[in-house]
Amino acid sequence: MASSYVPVYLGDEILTQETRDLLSSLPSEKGWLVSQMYQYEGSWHTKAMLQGIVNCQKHFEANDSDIILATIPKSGTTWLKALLFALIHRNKFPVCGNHPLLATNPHPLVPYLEGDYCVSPDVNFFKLPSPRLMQTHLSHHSLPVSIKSSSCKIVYCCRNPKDVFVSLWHFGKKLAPEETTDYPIEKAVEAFCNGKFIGGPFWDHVLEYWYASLENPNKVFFVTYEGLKKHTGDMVKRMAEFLGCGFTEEEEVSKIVKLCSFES
Ligand SMILES: Nc1ncnc2c1ncn2[C@@H]1O[C@H](COP(=O)(O)OS(=O)(=O)O)[C@@H](OP(=O)(O)O)[C@H]1O
Repeated sequence: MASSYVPVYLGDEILTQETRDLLSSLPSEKGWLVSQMYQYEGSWHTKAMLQGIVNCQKHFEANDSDIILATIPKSGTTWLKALLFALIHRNKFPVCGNHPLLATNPHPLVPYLEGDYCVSPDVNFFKLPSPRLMQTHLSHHSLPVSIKSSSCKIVYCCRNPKDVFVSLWHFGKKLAPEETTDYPIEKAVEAFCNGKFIGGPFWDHVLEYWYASLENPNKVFFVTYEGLKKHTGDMVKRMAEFLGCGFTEEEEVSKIVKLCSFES
């Protein structure tokens, strides 16, 4: 199943001794969709994700030209991956019949920072076409230092939490049926509202990026899934301007919107 949610289920064998020691010091709870989750820097994660986060915080070095897509799971990650990939590489990959997005799911085209770091600290992002586009579900305060200190740009997408919950609920039932059987929807809503789900709490995640975008609008672009749905072309143009690759022709925008639509 293509999703940025998949690495959360990797097994204990990937854990270093350092991460095992860290885990033993963290608050932990039985989670919704996962058997056990751990609270690290205020957010809830599985053991595997924690390994990825620790590696990523230690080893990832951002370039000034990097673009980071940040979301809470189920907020439009896949769609934004496609739109941003098509947008920033439109000179290299003009929209036509052999565009990479017509043959490949957006997830492998845009690496998942802490997800890729789950299995090894030696992730090689240098093979990516420039500018490098990467995705994260990390909270703003948990981002690797170089993302905040460099001139790289962050695009954050927020979605109505009711829809995030419903999306996660249906997805979870398919991905982890054995973890959800003893979890009635009422209990899951309660866990979600209390911030106790992988990547949560919801509002802390959204508000940190919202305030960062107000503080530094040249660094963080804040978009909503609903705004993107309603005014896709306009929002794509605004993202292009923010990323320093503004459009000259109307035609190109609608081609990209169509390429990244469900229909395509
Ligand atoms: N192209 C396009 N256009 C509009 N909407 C899209 C698109 N691709 C994915 N989606 C919807 O995004 C929801 C999944 O969210 P994510 O991509 O963030 O999921 S994940 O975190 O990567 O697992 C999920 O929402 P729900 O349908 O409500 O579950 C997808 O339908």
